[in-house]
Amino acid sequence: MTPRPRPRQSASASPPASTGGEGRATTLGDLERRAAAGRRERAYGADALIACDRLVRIFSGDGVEVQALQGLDLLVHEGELTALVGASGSGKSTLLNILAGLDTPSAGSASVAGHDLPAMDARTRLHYRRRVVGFIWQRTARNLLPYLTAAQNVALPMKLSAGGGRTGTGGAHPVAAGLGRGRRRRRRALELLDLLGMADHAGRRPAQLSGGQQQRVAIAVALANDPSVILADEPTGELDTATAAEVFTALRRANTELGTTILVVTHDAAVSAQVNRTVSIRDGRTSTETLRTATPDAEGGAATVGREYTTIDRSGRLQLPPEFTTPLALRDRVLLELRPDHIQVRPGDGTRAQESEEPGTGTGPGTGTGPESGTATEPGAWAASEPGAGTEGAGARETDAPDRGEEEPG
Ligand SMILES: Nc1ncnc2c1ncn2[C@@H]1O[C@H](COP(=O)(O)OP(=O)(O)OP(=O)(O)O)[C@@H](O)[C@H]1O
Repeated sequence: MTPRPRPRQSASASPPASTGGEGRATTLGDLERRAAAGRRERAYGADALIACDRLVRIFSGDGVEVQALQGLDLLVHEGELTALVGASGSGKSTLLNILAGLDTPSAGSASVAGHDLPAMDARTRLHYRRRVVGFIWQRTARNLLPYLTAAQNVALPMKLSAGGGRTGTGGAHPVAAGLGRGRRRRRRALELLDLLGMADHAGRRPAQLSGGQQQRVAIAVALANDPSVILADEPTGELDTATAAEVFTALRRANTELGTTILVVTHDAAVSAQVNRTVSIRDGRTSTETLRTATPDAEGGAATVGREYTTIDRSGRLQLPPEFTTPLALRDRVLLELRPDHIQVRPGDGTRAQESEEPGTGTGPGTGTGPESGTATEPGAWAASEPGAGTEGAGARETDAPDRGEEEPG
């Protein structure tokens, strides 16, 4: 999603030519503000390495249609290590396959390191898969060729793409520059295996390695061409807890020491707890994000504090978690109230609906919203109202909803 150059607007070309709804002439300042807002809109994700904008993937066959991704938005910035979690069937692998260039979206846009994925032709796609992304699958056997040694497996992607990566050193990784091609490849393979604690096993074939060791070699394979991004689909899914921790440590080392951006799908809570950012997918959309930061503790050490946020998508929708909606019987219609610093969501029917009709709460923002599912709110109905209007009326009552997520977006 590279921003296109836009023509500059000259002052002399923008006379106050029309009037607004209040009869006021449209000024140059108005036009410039509108243009700036338009530019901000177009620039969504421009500074992100991975940008998914309203991504849709529909599978159809045998008269059945499955909407695996339903307008998913996701931004990942360079250098991030992000975990992707979600229930089975929520769309995680579908997303990863699109980002890996193995599948194409039905609608929406996706870009990785400046590559517009839906627009790639076969040739660009091959280049993209060899040089821009590295992939690690859950099944260890799928990552490595059984008849090659660990070092040969790592050297193979360099050979296939004629060596090198995104570093622009004439095809050679800078560390290995100056050697013959074959030696350069072998040297880089050994360096990567060393980084991942596998140098002693460079000469072994996959069958002579444990599952965890195979996955560490797979990480080296994925890193071989110095990709912009590594995509890992449950790389620890087949491993016991201790081995999974070792593999994840290796993945983290690739992130911290090489700066590689990593997006990893996992069901393993221990894995997702070790990353700074965990994005949760529900029903084909991003639903919540947990951000973890290190803060000093009382003993002078550092404690990791995590906070879960509900995400608002590009259309203004957010998903309310069932643990909030069920106890409050929030369904079909809810009432939104805009407060100076938060939005209140209340049941829209029965007794609670009558409470909301008390003076000052029956008008203004939120009273007319009507989400279809009861699990998403569409604030567009009140977005044009003045902030705070109708929010401080007498009798507006606090709900007993936990103070989380939907009232404190990121
Ligand atoms: N090729 C396909 N044809 C038809 N439906 C598909 C196809 N691939 C995925 N789906 C459906 O799309 C939805 C999302 O699948 P996906 O594999 O992305 O989920 P997931 O979150 O990765 O699940 P899991 O954690 O079990 O791997 C599911 O309902 C799945 O059945």
